[in-house]
This record gives sequence, C-alpha cells and structure tokens, in this order.
Amino acid sequence: MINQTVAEYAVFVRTKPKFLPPNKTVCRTHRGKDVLKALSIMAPAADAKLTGLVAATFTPFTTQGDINLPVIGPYIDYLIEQQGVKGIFVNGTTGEGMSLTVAERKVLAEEWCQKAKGKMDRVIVHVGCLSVKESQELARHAAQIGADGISIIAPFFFKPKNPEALREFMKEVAAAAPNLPFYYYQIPALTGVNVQVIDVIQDIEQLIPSFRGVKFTGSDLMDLGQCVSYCRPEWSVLYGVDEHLLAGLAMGVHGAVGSTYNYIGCHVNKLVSAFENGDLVKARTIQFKMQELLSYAMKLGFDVGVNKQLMSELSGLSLGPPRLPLTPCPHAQAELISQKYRSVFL
Ligand SMILES: CC(=O)N[C@@H]([C@@H](O)[C@H](O)[C@H](O)CO)[C@@H](O)CC(=O)C(=O)O
Repeated sequence: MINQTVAEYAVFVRTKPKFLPPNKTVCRTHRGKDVLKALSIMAPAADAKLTGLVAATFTPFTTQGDINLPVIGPYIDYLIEQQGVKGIFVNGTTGEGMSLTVAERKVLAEEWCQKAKGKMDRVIVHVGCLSVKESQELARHAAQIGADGISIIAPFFFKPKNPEALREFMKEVAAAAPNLPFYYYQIPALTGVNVQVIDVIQDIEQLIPSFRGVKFTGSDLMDLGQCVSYCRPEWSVLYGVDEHLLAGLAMGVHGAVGSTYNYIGCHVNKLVSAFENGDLVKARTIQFKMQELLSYAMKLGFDVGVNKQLMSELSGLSLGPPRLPLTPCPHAQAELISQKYRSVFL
C-alpha cells in the first residue's frame, strides 16, 4: 500500500475521485506504474479535494442553554473512534448555526478547530448569515483559527432573486477569506431559495477563485447530476440528504455531509465501500435500514431537537436541549427511536 490518500491522488491526476474516505489508501495493485512513480515524488496536497463522510455536528448546550465547550473534545474522539468519520461541518443546520450569536459561533468554531487539530482531516465552518457583513466577519475569523474551509447557505429573509445575486453575495463572503476553500450550501427546503445549483456554479471560479464545491441538500437529481457533470476536477459535490445517499452516489457525488453520520457513520461507511466495490445489494441493504430508521423517526416528529436527543442517547455525549424555537425532545420519544436503531442496525 502506498501512504497516499485517494483525495490527494485524485487531485494529482485531475480526475473525479471515487467516493472514498480521504484517509483510505490507494492499493498498489489497482493503479498504474506511472501514477505510482508520480505519487512517490508528490507532497501531500494541502488543498486536497474533499471526499468521504462529513458529520454535520450538533452544538452542545448546557441544560441552561449556553454553549457547552467541554463536550467538543470527547465528541471529536467519538466520531473518529466509534464512527470512523474524520470530517466535520460545524455551525450548520444540525449545529443550529442560525440560532447562535456571532460571538457564540466564533467561540464554537475555535473550539472545534482546536480540538480537531491533528485528529480530523477537515473542519468546515458554516459562516452563512443574513447579513453579508456578519458572514464576512465569520469567514475572516475561520481563516484566523485554522479552519479547512467555509460554507454559506443563501440568505433567506431578503432572498436573492436570481443566481447572479446569490453569486455576488457568495463572492463578497469568499473574498473575506480568499485562501480558504469555499463551498455553497444549498438547502432549499429551509432557505426557500430555489435557484438551480448548476446556474450558481457556472464559471464561478472567475468570481470566486477559492470555490471548491457544493453541499447539495436537495432531491432534484437532475440538478445534482448536472453539477457533478460540470464539476471542475478540484471541486466536490457533497450530498446532504442522508436517506437518499445511494442515489447521490450513483449520480457521482464525491462525499456527503449529514447529521446521521454522527451516529450511523460506521454503517454508512460500509454502504459507501459496498457501492465502491460494486456490491449494490449490500449498499441498498444499508440504505434501506437507514430509511427504515429515519421514516420511523419522521413519524414521531423528527427534527433537529429530536435528532440531537437521539445523538445524546446513542453516543452517551451530553448535548443538552436544542435552542428555541426548537423544543426539547422528550426522553421517551428518543428512547423509542434508539430502540428502533438497535433493532435495525444491531
Ligand atoms: C434538513 C437537514 O437537517 N438536513 C441534514 C440531513 O443530514 C438530515 O438530517 C438527514 O438527511 C435526515 O433527514 C443535513 O443535510 C444538514 C446539514 O448537513 C447541516 O447540518 O449543515
């Protein structure tokens, strides 16, 4: 085996990589001699293409509703050791980023980056705000604290009327941290911004040289496919609908960001490997299990509050309640979903 990651290999050969965890090694028997030679003289890429599973982290709160920083170190160890997940997306939807103050978001981002140092492969900080100025402030801060990338959702009170307005907003934020890989976070169900992603990313590197991809959190597989097909070699299309991941993989996504990878990442890593090995029966079996769990949870009113409580139950981490307007999930409800998890996966 060569001590070289698939992501680095992919950047080198300027081709779309397969969907594999970034720390997975390239097998000598699977690659040509010329590539082996080139890899041996190549330094690891600092800005390697983002692949694999990325956990959209929950924000730990105390029972009084303040951010609870001491949980973050053990949380990172849990993801690595129990779930095999080495990428995190912080202060996003699952992290209740839009319900946090800018000051809280900075403190949290700093703690995630500090505790992830030398352990996680990637820390992507969501810096989206309604105010472009606040997003710029968070982007600059992310650069100062050593984040590996930034991402923003579309502003959703005054919505961009067309792709051009959204691109301008993104450009202003990305320019505040020009050396950080920038990812557009599409999530139309929550933002109400229904701009086709393909229209956002066309030639975007001319506006945003640091652009590195999209977190695609929608079910429009035609738009998704067009994004994958259009993608520049160093960009990543990261899928965000966990229950449809296999469809995203079939469409060619390079990675996935999601909430459920916090607690079923170890199973989903197997789904991904099965897909890569052409074992669709196994990949489907795992996807169907995930769907069984999520459809059960959805019938019980699944939202970020329920999800957070479920994560607390399954991980043993004390993540606390969600923040208003989300309301706490009763223990009994999370316990039912935990039981379902055990019956489906264990
Ligand atoms: C709307 C929503 O919360 N979507 C989740 C999914 O992981 C979602 O929880 C999962 O697919 C179950 O529906 C993620 O895409 C959110 C996410 O990545 C984030 O927290 O930034």
